[in-house]
Amino acid sequence: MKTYFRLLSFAKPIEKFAIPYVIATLFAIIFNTFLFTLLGPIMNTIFLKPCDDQITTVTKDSSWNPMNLFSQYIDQVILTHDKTYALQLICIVVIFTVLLANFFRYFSQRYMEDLRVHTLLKLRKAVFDNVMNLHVSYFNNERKGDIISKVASDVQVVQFTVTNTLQVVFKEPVQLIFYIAVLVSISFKLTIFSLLVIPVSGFIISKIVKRLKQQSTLSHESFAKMIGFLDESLSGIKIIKAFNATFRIKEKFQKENQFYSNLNRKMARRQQLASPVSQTLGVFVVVFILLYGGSMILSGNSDLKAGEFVIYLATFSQVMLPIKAITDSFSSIHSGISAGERVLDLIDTEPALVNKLDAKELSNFGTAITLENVSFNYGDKQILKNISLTIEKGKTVALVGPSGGGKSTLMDLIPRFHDPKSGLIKIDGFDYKDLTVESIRMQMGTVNQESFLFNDTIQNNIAFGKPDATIDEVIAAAKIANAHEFILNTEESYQTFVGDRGNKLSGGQKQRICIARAVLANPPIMLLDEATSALDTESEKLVQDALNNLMQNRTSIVIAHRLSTIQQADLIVVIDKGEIAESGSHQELMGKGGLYKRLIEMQTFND
Ligand SMILES: Nc1ncnc2c1ncn2[C@@H]1O[C@H](COP(=O)(O)OP(=O)(O)OP(=O)(O)O)[C@@H](O)[C@H]1O
Repeated sequence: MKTYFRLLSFAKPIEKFAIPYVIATLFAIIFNTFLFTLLGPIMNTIFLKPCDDQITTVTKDSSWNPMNLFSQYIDQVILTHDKTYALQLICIVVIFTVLLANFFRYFSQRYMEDLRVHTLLKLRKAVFDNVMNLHVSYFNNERKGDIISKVASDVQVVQFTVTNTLQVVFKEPVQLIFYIAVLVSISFKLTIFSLLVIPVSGFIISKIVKRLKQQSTLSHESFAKMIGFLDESLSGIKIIKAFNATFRIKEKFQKENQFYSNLNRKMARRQQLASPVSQTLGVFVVVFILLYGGSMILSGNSDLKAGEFVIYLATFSQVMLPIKAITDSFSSIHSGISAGERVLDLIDTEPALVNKLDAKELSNFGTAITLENVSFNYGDKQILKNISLTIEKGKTVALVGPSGGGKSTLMDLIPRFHDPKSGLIKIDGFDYKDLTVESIRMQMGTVNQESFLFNDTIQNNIAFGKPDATIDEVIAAAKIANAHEFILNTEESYQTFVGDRGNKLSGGQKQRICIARAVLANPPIMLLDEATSALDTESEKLVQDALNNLMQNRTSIVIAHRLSTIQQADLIVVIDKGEIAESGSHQELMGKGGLYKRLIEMQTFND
């Protein structure tokens, strides 16, 4: 129930939709119920003989009952005019009632739809906003599918079931009360017996749907796994094909698909059982009413008249509709609540890294970034140990060392993607934790191995960090990044779409666009994760020149895979097993004859 109300709070301001909905629904119910009661006068007008005493004298009923009042009015009309005239009058009333009932029904559905769309809009926004605020380490492949399925599918399930139940909770009970009032006004005794069906079917159905919630949670999780797997398979399609692994991948997907389908089948069976059970019970009761009420009329020892009995049966057949709607929504709410819990779980996940309340803005980069005894863990595994390092303004610092030593992890600490486990990171003497993370990142630009591009035009990709840049600024940046020439040769020049993740461009082209993006943003500190080794010689030279242009007059921190490219660096830091093994200039380190020298020799030998 708590989850339900939390989800409902996304419908705020609910009264904007709820009040007109309630009014329209009430009128729709009133006219709808009235329509059934018109059956009585129709029956009497057509079937009773003119000499029937009911019509020769009009019995005055002082009750408020509109059904009786209308019947009396029709009797009056039959007396003063004739039956044909009365029938025509009833038909006009039927038409108007149907029109009004449908008019209000349409509006009630319209307001409910508005509420549904509004809730969905707010819920999706809340989920996506929070996902974007989460810390970088939250995201891994396993979670990606989960997040996608929560935003795409669970939110849909939630909004449907939540608003649907809301509709059912108000409309159907009120409609039920109106129908019951009509039934009671015709025969109290018969109604008491016949309505016993409600608690009985309620009990049976609650037994049937008991396990649904647990199954729904499993089903949402399984769907998330499938989405994650699909995403991974599409991203890695070339590798899958190259390794002839399509069969294995298909099998793996099919296994999850099978599990998901079986679970859904089981759930649907339960869910669908609820409705026929309540309907069958309802039919049993109708048969009972027919037998019991019918024999009372036939034996002549009942006040019940044939016309009233027909209204009674017609109305009772309608009673089953709200009951069915209530049971249906009762059996599907479990799926909605379990999807809701998953969505709320994502909304409630707190980012591990938030600005302090009194965090200051760093306006520019003045002197240096310093790391003091910094250690970092992934879970229990220590990755960096007691790193102390000063990166002075205007200098180029290169991080080198064996694979897995911790270079990328150290680089991730600089834009504060993670906080260290212990030790301090300072910029211009300010502790990172006393500054807003946005103002720290504002001073930095990144070019990394991944060369991530958005599925947009080349111009928009270059202008990503400065969306209001003019085309001339974009071109100037592209020129510095050695990208202008090849961009002009693409189909639509700067307006060419680069495809999903930039897959219409070559590796070197993607990198140069990323460099142009960093040039245009023009931050004082540049973080480079070089990947020139993946490129051919010509492309490598173009990218390397572009990087050199980018590093000019800036503070740069470079992860170098090609040691030949960083020999001019002001400081080379060798990182091995999470520690600084040695540091200094190229000459100093070569003179020491330590790990750096061995790495250089190994690379020269390989080359
Ligand atoms: N998200 C993560 N969760 C757990 N461990 C991680 C994660 N990322 C990296 N590691 C571990 O941290 C260690 C350092 O990795 P890192 O990527 O920083 O090394 P590197 O020096 O940059 O390596 P390379 O030169 O091969 O890119 C490795 O042992 C790696 O397994």
